[in-house]
Amino acid sequence: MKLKTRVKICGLKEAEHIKVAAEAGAAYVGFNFFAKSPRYVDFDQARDLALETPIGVAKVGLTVNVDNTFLDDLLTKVPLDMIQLHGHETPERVAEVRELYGLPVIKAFGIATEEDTKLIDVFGEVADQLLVDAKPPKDAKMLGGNGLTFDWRLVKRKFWPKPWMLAGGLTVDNVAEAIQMTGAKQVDLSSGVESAPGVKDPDLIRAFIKAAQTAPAPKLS
Ligand SMILES: O=C(O)c1ccccc1N[C@@H]1O[C@H](COP(=O)(O)O)[C@@H](O)[C@H]1O
Repeated sequence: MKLKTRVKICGLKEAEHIKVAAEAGAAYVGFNFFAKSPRYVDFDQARDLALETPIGVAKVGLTVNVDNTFLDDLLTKVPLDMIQLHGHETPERVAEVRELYGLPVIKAFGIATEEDTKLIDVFGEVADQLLVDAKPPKDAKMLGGNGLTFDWRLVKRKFWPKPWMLAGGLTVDNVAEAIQMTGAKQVDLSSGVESAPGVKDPDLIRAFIKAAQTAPAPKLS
């Protein structure tokens, strides 16, 4: 039996959209704590959203290059299940965050070339999960959430030391092809289920989760 693809809907700001995502079968919801993002939520908003999240859906906090003071405050105020590090955090920093806070860490990194895929092994030693995203352009204001895809052939047939998620420009129209090409069992997105930056669309959330969960089995030859 083919297991359903696990979907993470990131950058949620409305309780209603969490309900939609959970009912449609999302495995994870993400709250974005990067202040320059249109998906940013403060700790009070995130706490309310976390308390509205059904049991069984993992609550992920997305952070970018934050220090321990920030994480101390965040994790005191918001009941999260996992931390997503989506900046230039080193392997040592990933290990430190795991150790200090006792929560599973998803380490995100951008991929544009074969060379970049070496990070799979580097972070695979220290993170609980890996998240592969498109490498942002040099002038990008954000290290993710840019709606950009990358060459999925780069992650086809890789050995994955830890569970991983495919991200970067996924939409209802391309997610089945992405899964077929890469064999991803988990997918993550933010902008692909929005009607405008930071504005989630419930119909797109439902349609994306359905498309991911009904994607044909991977063709990895
Ligand atoms: O979504 C954001 O605003 C964001 C900001 C800073 C770092 C990461 C961000 N989002 C993450 O980026 C990937 C891909 O997003 P998209 O689907 O291409 O929009 C995803 O992991 C988001 O969680």
